[in-house]
Amino acid sequence: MAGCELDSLEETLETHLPEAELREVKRILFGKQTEKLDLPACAVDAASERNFELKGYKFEATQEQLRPPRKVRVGLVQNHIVLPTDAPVLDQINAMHSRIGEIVEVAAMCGVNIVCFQETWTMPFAFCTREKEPWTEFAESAEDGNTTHFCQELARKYNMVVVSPILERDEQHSTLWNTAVVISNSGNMLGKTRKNHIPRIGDFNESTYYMEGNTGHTVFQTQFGRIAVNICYGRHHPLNWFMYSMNGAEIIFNPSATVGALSEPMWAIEARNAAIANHCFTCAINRVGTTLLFGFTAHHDFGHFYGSSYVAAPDGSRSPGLSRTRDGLLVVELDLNMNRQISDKWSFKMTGRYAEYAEELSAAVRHDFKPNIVKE
Ligand SMILES: NC(=O)NCCC(=O)O
Repeated sequence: MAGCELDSLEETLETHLPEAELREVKRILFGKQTEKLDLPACAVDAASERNFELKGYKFEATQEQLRPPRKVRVGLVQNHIVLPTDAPVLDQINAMHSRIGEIVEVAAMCGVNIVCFQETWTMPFAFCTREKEPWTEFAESAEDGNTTHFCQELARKYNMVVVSPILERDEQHSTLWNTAVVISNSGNMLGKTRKNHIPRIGDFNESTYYMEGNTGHTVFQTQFGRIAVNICYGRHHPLNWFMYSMNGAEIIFNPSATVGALSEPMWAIEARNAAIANHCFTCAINRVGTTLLFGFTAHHDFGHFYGSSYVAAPDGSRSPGLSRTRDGLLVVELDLNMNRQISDKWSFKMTGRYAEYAEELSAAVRHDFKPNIVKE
C-alpha cells in the first residue's frame, strides 16, 4: 500500500485468495477473463524508467465468416499533477504536456490507435475552491490552444487519435466549458464535445465555472471506429450513455476526476453497465493522487483521486483496473465485431420500448405531469 491507500483491488484479491477460489471470484466479479496482451520489452522498460504502470489486455470476439475482425487498441492514461498547485500556471501546463508526452510515446510503442487522457488533464482539479484565479487561466481555446497544438503533433507523429479533455475558453461567447477535443490521427481536429451534466455534489463546485454542454451527443467517425466522450458526471446518467450509443458510438470514453469517499463503490459498475446496456465498449479513466490546493480559502484538498481506470465490454466482462495510486497506461485491444455479436445475442436495442418511453417521457417532463399511479 502507498501511505494509507490500497494500491489495487485485484492485487489484494490475488495476494489473499487461493488459486481455485480466485479464478471463481474473478469470473463472478469481472466476467470472462481478459487475456494479457504481449507488450514490447522497450515499452515495458520505458514505463518502468518513467515510473508509471503499464498493463495490457485483449477482448476477443468470435471469428465471423463474412466480416474480418475489427481490432483496435485503446490507451487510457491516468496521472498525478506534476508540479505543486502554486507553481506558475504555464509551468504547470508545460510539465503536464511533457509527462503526457512520455506516456504517449510508450502508447505508440504498444501500437495504440486511440488514446484518451483524464478530465481537464492540463490542470489540478481545483473546482472545489470556487475561486476563479488562477484556475480559469488554465482554460484554452479548443481550436487554437497550445494543448490542442501539442496533441495534434502527437497525433501526427504516432498516427494516433487523441482525445484531449480540457478546460475550454470560448472567446467568442466569453464562456468556459468542460470539453473534450477529438483529434484525428491525421492531426486535424475532428471536433469537440462538451460535458453534458455538471455535478452539484460534495466539493464538486463545477457549476461555478461552466454550464451544461450544448454539443448534444456527438459521435466522431475515426479511422479506427466511431467514438464518443461522456465526461465524468455524465456516467451517472444512463440516458446520456444511451444517446451516444443511439448516434452510433462503438467506444465511449469516460474521462473523469472523482474521489474515493464519494463515488468508488459506483465506479466499477456504471461504465460497465453502460457497455452491457448499449452493446458497446466503454473506457473509464480517473486521475490519481491527493491534490493540495495551497493557500486557498475553501478547501485545501479534495480527497483521494483513486485512478482504477478500466475498459468494459458489451458481453459484461471488464479488464482489470490500473492502480489506485500510480500513474498508468492501460492498453486494451478490442474487437469491435463483439458489439454486433452481443447485440444479436441479447437484442437490447430490438427489445427496448423506445417509442413508448419517448412518449411517456415527453409527458413526464411537462409541468402539469400526473404520475400514472392507481389508488384504491
Ligand atoms: N468531475 C466530476 O464531474 N466529478 C463529479 C463526481 C463524480 O461524478 O464522481
